[in-house]
Amino acid sequence: MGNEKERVAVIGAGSWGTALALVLADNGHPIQLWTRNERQKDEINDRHTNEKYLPGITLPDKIIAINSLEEALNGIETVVLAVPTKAIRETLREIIKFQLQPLTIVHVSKGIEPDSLLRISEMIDEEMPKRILKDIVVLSGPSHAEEVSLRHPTTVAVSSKNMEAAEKIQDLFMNQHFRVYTNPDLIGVEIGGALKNIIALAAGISDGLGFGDNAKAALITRGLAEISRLGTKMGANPLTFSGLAGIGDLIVTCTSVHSRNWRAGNMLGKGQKLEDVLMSMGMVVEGVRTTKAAYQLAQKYNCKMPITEILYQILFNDVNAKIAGERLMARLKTNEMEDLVDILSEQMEQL
Ligand SMILES: NC(=O)C1=CN([C@@H]2O[C@H](COP(=O)(O)OP(=O)(O)OC[C@H]3O[C@@H](n4cnc5c(N)ncnc54)[C@H](OP(=O)(O)O)[C@@H]3O)[C@@H](O)[C@H]2O)C=CC1
Ligand SMILES: O=C(CO)COP(=O)(O)O
Repeated sequence: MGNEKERVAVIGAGSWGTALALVLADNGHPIQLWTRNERQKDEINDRHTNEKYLPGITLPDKIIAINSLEEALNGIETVVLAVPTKAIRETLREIIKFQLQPLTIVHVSKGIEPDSLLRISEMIDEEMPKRILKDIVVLSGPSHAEEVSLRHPTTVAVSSKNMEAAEKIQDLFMNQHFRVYTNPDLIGVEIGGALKNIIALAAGISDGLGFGDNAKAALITRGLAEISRLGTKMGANPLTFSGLAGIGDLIVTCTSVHSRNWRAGNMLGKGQKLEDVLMSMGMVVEGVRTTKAAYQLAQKYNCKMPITEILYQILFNDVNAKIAGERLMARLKTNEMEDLVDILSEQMEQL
């Protein structure tokens, strides 16, 4: 009895929820995996596969799929929330209808809400009554579900306002294939994960236009500069952007064919329309909505974000991708170290 591992609920049986359920099941945890799709529930329970989201992967018996949210949360203290950013509020509004003990919510989504400009932990804080919210932990980093489910070596960071809770989640997920670091910078970890999707869309467009590795390296490097610039203004530690949730995730998303953001960008670069691209993906492309949020944040914080701004024009104002790229290159000359000065002066102000 004493050796029984904690049961964990994973809410959302898309690629990431299912891959993380698999990591936890490998660690011996019985998993209550909630899906709103009846057919998918049967497929996971009867055939131990999730063909739409993780084709070819056999899921451990410890993962039980459940359609009822109430049942999935029964007796649970730790909830992994793995739905797209857009679905976070409505999912939480369903969750709080039930009789629950105080929950630790581990959110694994990568986005910022347009208009409210809230990070996901702030949205959770807003939606969850204090009596049923113990802690919020974010888990983020370079981690494509497709590779995690093959048990390929992967590293991520966890953060929380309560670092004891982050350490507990580190222990919950950590194993020989999945290495988890703690990072006390909650804002930086959330911002890094959300904003890299914008740069990945741009990198995909660049590849779709037929540009090469020079352009990709430029986007990654200057993308990191603008992520760090905005993130620091929002209160993040700039060092986080040199870590897993920063450059780590930026590299993997800009260079991997697994990335939905890169793939969507690639189709846009080849001339397809945004709505057609999103229809054909069948999975969430977080970077589109986050571009809108980051564009608004750049205005709010008076922060230069040329890649984000040009991507916004491509996505929402129908500016041709090739012309947009030319505009990006033709901006006024500048000094590469300008960012460093901006970031350092921001840090001085925060001291
Ligand atoms: N895939 C990856 O490798 C990684 C993804 N992430 C992040 O994880 C989050 C989830 O992504 P991912 O799993 O890949 O996305 P997918 O598109 O693969 O799956 C989304 C899941 O959320 C469900 N869902 C969608 N809308 C709603 C809704 N309104 N209410 C309830 N459930 C809903 C879907 O259900 P249904 O099938 O019924 O539509 C599906 O189970 C994103 O923020 C992403 O950035 C982070 C790291 C890695
Ligand atoms: O965040 C991810 C990898 O770390 C997944 O990126 P995509 O959403 O672009 O597939």
